[in-house]
Order: sequence, then structure tokens, then C-alpha cells
Amino acid sequence: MWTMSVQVIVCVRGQGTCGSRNVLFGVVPQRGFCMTAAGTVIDGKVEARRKGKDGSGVRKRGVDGRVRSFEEIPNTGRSGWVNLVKFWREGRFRQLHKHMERTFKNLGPIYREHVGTQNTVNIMLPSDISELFRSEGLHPQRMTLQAWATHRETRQHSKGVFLKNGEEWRTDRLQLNKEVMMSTAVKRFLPLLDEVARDFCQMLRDKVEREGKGEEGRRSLNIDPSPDLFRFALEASCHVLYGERIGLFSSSPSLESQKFIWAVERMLATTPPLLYLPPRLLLLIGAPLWTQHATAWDNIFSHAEARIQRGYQRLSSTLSRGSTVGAAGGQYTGVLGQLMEKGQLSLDLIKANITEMMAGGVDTTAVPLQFALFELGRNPEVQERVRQQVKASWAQAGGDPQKALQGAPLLKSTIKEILRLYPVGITVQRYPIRDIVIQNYHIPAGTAVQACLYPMGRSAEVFNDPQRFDPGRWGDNRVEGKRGRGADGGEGAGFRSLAFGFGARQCVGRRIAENEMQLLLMHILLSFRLSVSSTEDIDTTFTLILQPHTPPRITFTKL
Ligand code: HEM
Repeated sequence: MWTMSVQVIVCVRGQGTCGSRNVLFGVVPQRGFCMTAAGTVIDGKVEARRKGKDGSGVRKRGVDGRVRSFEEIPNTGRSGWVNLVKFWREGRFRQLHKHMERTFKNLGPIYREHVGTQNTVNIMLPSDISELFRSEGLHPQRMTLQAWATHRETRQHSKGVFLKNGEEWRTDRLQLNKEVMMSTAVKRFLPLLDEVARDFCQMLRDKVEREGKGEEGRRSLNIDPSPDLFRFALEASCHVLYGERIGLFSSSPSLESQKFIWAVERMLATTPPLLYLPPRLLLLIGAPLWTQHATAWDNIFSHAEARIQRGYQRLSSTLSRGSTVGAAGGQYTGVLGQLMEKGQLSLDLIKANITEMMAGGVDTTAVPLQFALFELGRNPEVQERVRQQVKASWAQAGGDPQKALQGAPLLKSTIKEILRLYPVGITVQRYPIRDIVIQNYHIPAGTAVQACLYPMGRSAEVFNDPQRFDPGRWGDNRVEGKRGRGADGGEGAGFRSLAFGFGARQCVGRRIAENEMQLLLMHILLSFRLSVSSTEDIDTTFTLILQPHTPPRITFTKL
């Protein structure tokens, strides 16, 4: 169907594409250049990255031998306000992922959309996405969540990396990377995540024994595990970030923590409509939507503030006793302690970033875990394969969680496969810093371009049998789809698994999230057999993150 992926080299020296307006960075320099199809503008040279199918290196020209203009990109209607009304009327905010999938089917692999104040170009093929990321520059930029930024500005809070750009972003980000992304940091926090995952499983085993059916030692319990998974994710985040256990697996978890979970839920649910409306105007007219959103953020901030204060006092007293803070007497005290010890970020910036990580770290891991338990439950053969690998690896690892994960690559593939089918963030956005050509259309620098992960993950052009849950597809050199070749180095290799984003701006919590989810699945698979009563697909809803419409029920049977 999509035959528009014509590879073209067109010299446009002095033609319309030169000197195009760059909405972010001013005007693109008027220099002679060539363009490659799905290709970056390259100064005076032709980039011969891909050869034609016959290996001759000769590229096919577009139908009429020219790069098409930006205006020619298929679009979903020119009036942003008419589209906004349609979105409201048809409830598309909550079904944005399905709307995107449908629109690609109708318009082909690239389209423009104008909704309210937002203008985007949407793409979904790995080779096109790779082109976008090649042009992201040293300070990659996503579309700003203006509502979040307005909250920080009106409450005089500092912004963390999520909301910053340019050199300011990079300075903070390099400091955070040392504490959450680098392998030395992972080694430090992995035992904390493992401890929480084990405690969760113990809590679940007790619950199954207490409330389950069947003979003793083999009991089964059918539950919606989502409230427990949210508690797990919050407990894990607090342990890694503040170095503090907050006792959420006890029989009476604190109301304060439950309020935090509700606040994050409310903040996420009120964000999508605010993407298309000017928050300052809503603030001015006292719109209830804005008030709900800002109040949810206030609750998130006060939860984080209380914990950071406590952490600060604890760490200051340790410091005054003369120990090294981050390692308080040899003991790791979490990301907060590490950042304080290093002293490279001001306390204000530490607060801003820790609060962002708290807000970004709970639902994003709790929700994929729900999907993972469901898919493993409805695919018993896959579940057994993963369990066998996990068991063997666990037996070899002698209790070392890092070794155990390294020996069970299917766990990692399971997470990748879950995020392919249910990407938490349904798009990753960038503003290319130079003019690019995608699908033979000219895209000026500074255009908001979205890589649409949900439609890509479910496209037969990109993945074989895309509806099938098959972690094994990530493990070998399998060639996947017509357009998404795997490890064979073909088109778009490396750009099919983008749930955590890409490059320097990718998710800063990625290592925490991956390890947290893998460890929990590992301990669950060692303790329980999972099953589901219905193998029907789960209905999904978009509330800034992709969620099940109704959380699935899972049967946990003790092994
Ligand atoms: C499965 C879990 C998660 C997924 C799928 C996910 C996904 C993403 C994505 C797609 C981005 C944008 C990346 C880009 O623009 O290239 C992002 C950014 C971010 N995420 Fe996550 N995330 C997850 C968990 C977490 C966790 C656990 C934390 C905190 C500990 C976190 C904190 C952040 C922050 C602060 C950013 C902004 C980074 C920056 O702009 O430099 N995320 N995440």
C-alpha cells in the first residue's frame, strides 16, 4: 500500500528548499546542498548511504523526479480548531493511538495533523525515524508539555530535565546520567530493586495462601493486581531515589502514598486535553480542567518535598558525623544522597529532578507490568520458555540479581515485546535541526515531527505477525517485516524498539525501569504460574500513557 518510499537524490541548490524558515532557530543558511531521500541535507555532497536493490547504487527518482513540498504531505484537515472540536466530540484524546493507526492506514506512512495549537508531522517507518533522529543535534528537543511548564512557572518551582532545553538541559542531564544511567550506578541500585521485588512476591505469596483456593501449597488466587503493582512501583522508586522503604506492602499502607498514586493518575489524565489548549488562558479563566491539573501537581510536589526534606536531614546528620553521604558508612543511600554528595546540582535542581523522576517513574512501570502479566498469562508456552530460562539462570547466579538477569535474556526481550505492543508513550517527538526529506517530502528544520510507536509496533510492514506476543523475535537475527529489518543491518535496523526514546535525550529512568520490571517478572515467574480466564485483547486508553481500559484479572497459582 505504501509505495511512497521512493529513494531520491535531488540537488536543490538555489531552489525552494533553501533558506526555509526555521521556527525555532531562525532561518536555515542559504547554502548549496543536496538532499537524499529519507535523507539529511548534506553540504554539497551526496550521501550514498543506501544502494538500490540491484546493488548498483542508482536511486529511483520520485514519480516526477522532485522532492515534494511540505504542503503536499497528506493531512487530516487544515483547520486546527475544526480538528480540535472533532477530537472532543469523538473522544479521540483517549484513543489517539488508534486514531494514528487508522490515519496511517488511510494516508500512508507520513501525514500532517493540526489540532488546536499543535501542528505535527507524523511518521512510523523505522528508516524514516532513523532519519529524524540523525538530525536531532546536540540538544535534542521534544514537544514541550506546556501545561507542566506553566505549573512550574506559576508556582515558582525550578524545572527538571523533562522540561528544560539547550545547554541548561544538558548540564543537568549529564549529572543525572552518572547516578541513574551508567553501569556503575545500575550496580549500586540493582540490589535495592531486587529487595523490593522479593518483598512484593512474599506479600503476594502470603495473600495467595491466605485468600486463595485449592490445596495448601498449590493455592490459586484470581485478582486485579494493578493496585499492588502501583504500590510496588512507588515502593521501588522511593527506595532507589530516596534510599527509603515506605512500607507499602504492609497490611495498612499509608494514605499519603495512596494520595500520591491518585495525584499522578489525575495529573496524567488531565494532560492530554491540555496539549491542544493554551494553559495560561485556562488559568486566567479559572477553567476546572486547569485547576484539577495544577492541584494534582501540587500534591505530587508536596509528597516529594516531604521526602526530600527528610532525606536531606538524614543525610546532613550523617555528613556532620563525618561519613561520606552517598555511601553513608558504605551504604548506598539512593540517587538523592548521591546527588547531594556530589554537590554539582543546587538543592533546587535536585528537588526539581527528583520530583520529575518520582512523577515519571510509577505508572510508567506499573502499567507495562500489568500488560506483561496478562500476555504471559494468555501465552502459556511463552511463559514456560521464559520461566525455564529464568530458573536456570537463577540457579547459576547464587542470589546475585545482576548475574541472574544477564543469564535470562528472554526477560529483557519480554519487556521489549510488551513495550512494542503497548508503548507507554505512544510517540517520541523531535524538532530536526536541519531540513530533512522523509518519504520524499521536504521537512523544514524546526518542524515538530512525531515517531508514532504504537502504529509502528503493530504494523505488518515492520514486524512479522505483529499481533503475536513473541519475545523471541528480538533474540536472533530474524528479518522482520518488509520495512523493519532486524539485526541484518537493513533499513531502520535499531529503530524498531524506541519505547524509551532515543540518544542523549532518551528516558533517563530507563535503567531503573528495565531492571525494576525484569526483576519483578523474574521473581513472579519463580513463584507463580500465571493464567487468564479470557484471551480477548485488552482494550486500551491513552491518558498521556497507554493503559488498559479495564485492568486485566490474573490468576496466580503457587508453583
Ligand atoms: C517503562 C517505563 C518507561 C518508559 C517506557 C519511559 C519512556 C520515556 C520516553 C519515551 C521518554 C522521552 C525520551 C525521548 O524524548 O527520547 C522519557 C523521558 C523521561 N523519562 Fe521515562 N519512561 C519510563 C520510565 C521512567 C522512569 C522509571 C523514570 C524515573 C525514574 C522516568 C523519567 C523520565 C524523565 C525524567 C524523562 C525526561 C528525560 C530528558 O528529557 O532528558 N521514566 N521516558
